[in-house]
Amino acid sequence: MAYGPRLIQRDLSFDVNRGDIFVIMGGSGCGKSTLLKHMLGLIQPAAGDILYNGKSFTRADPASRDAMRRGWGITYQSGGLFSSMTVGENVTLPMQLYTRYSEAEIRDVVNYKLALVGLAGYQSYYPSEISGGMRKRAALARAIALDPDILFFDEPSAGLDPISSSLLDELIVQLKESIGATVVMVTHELPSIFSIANNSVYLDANSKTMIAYGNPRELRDHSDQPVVRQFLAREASAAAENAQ
Ligand SMILES: Nc1ncnc2c1ncn2[C@@H]1O[C@H](COP(=O)(O)OP(=O)(O)OP(=O)(O)O)[C@@H](O)[C@H]1O
Repeated sequence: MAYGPRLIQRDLSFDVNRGDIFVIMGGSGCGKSTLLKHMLGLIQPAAGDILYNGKSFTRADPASRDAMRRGWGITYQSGGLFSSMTVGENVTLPMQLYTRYSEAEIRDVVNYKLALVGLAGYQSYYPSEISGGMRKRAALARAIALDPDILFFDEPSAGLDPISSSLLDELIVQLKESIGATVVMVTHELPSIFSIANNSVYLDANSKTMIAYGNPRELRDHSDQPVVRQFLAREASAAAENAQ
């Protein structure tokens, strides 16, 4: 991955398995968001390929790329709701764009998805009229509108207090189970990493490559890379400090 001549990461090779909650980890500026953007096809890799279900995404023609994208739900750090539209209209949008559902069908799906994220009855509110945590959940309802196979998140709990953030984590797990999706997320939040992720990759800014790959709990205890163990042990040391 590179921006012009500037190399960000090289020699990345990992699999995300169906049903994983997969976390992209690493220190600030190592290239986590850049990796997510590559996986979403927003940036082309300088070299190499990204495969979905064994098929090249990077080299696919535009129509095949669009078809692959249909199966994805994406939520960005800011939530990315359209502020001039109500919550209900935001969730309606992907169905208007990509399906031939009738108005009544769309209304049913909107009600159902909002109920799944705990926002039943908030259809007619504007994003500015609800809390930050609710906006994230509304964005999640929009991301799952088309029953995606893969849900991508960039820092889902950024800007939330710890309780809202852990509720969002629980919601991600519940949704993943109810719609059977695979989850790929960038996060700094250790509670999220340990409570919900079963697989991960750690990008290192110094060596500009991945230095760990696997279950984060196992990496915390057994990684042969001290920097990875330290990164993942931060939570334990913060908890010990709080207890003093
Ligand atoms: N559009 C861009 N053009 C040039 N360089 C960029 C661009 N976007 C990001 N970078 C650089 O690439 C590197 C990786 O950025 P990226 O945002 O992917 O890191 P990150 O790990 O997600 O960081 P953080 O955890 O701080 O959000 C940084 O040094 C950043 O300055």
